[in-house]
Amino acid sequence: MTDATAAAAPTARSTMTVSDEVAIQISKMNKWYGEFHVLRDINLTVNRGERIVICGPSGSGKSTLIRCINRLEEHQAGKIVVDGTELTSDLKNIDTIRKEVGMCFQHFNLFPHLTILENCTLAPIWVRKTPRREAEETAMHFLEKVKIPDQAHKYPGQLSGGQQQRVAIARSLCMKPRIMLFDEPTSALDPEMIKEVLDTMISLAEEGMTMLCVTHEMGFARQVANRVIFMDQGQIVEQNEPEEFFLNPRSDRTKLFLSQILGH
Ligand SMILES: Nc1ncnc2c1ncn2[C@@H]1O[C@H](COP(=O)(O)OP(=O)(O)OP(=O)(O)O)[C@@H](O)[C@H]1O
Repeated sequence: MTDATAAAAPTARSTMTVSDEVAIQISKMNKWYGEFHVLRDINLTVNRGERIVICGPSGSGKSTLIRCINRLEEHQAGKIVVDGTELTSDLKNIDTIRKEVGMCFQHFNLFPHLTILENCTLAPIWVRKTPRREAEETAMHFLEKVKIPDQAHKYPGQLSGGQQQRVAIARSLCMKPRIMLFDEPTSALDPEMIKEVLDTMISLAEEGMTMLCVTHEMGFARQVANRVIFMDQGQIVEQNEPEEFFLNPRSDRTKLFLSQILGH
């Protein structure tokens, strides 16, 4: 466990609930990049309010899986249903999916020439047709939530990496998603900034947000996740509650991975 996550939220897990309602259902999903079979028979059900951490070696397909869920990548076989809406190759339901699912990447992808407030209001105003004043009020609400309302009129280049990542999270929240996907949100940050981003994610989890996080922050997984998934070579090899996952990994591949990242 990193120091950052150890200090983050000792009681976070106990305050969160998971419902029986299904948020994401993936069945027999396969994806190829050309000849390369990158995702193999993925089956995964995510209930509303679940917080899932996906880990695994580099190149195992974690990002690709996350990106298939909000249709940044297309799967070629099987089924992905998000909030009852199936992802289809004709992109018919893409607006619904994008409305339901927010995403936060390793690199913050903020527009450098727009202020923080403008970054947060751009999509609500132009995609959702939200009146500007309402979009700005919503943006300020979420900037307060990520604890940087005082930075609203600055430009991304004037903020630290940790602050920029919190803006990226606030920007996603402005679209009022019901599910948040995180793809290594802390891996581009200096160690002292990791905790502030993890704290933001923890507070989202405490409010019941359904979350899928690709992360190497195993401390975060232990404290916040209610399920940890281990992927290798395009497959879900093992999944379990964090305690069981870390104490009693079943497959040799999981054991090897954990010994490499936890150093025992
Ligand atoms: N657009 C692409 N075209 C071809 N191959 C790709 C593409 N994107 C990813 N890959 C390959 O697919 C495999 C899985 O990549 P992916 O980024 O999903 O892995 P990952 O588990 O997230 O890795 P990391 O932890 O290093 O980010 C890798 O072998 C990668 O080289």
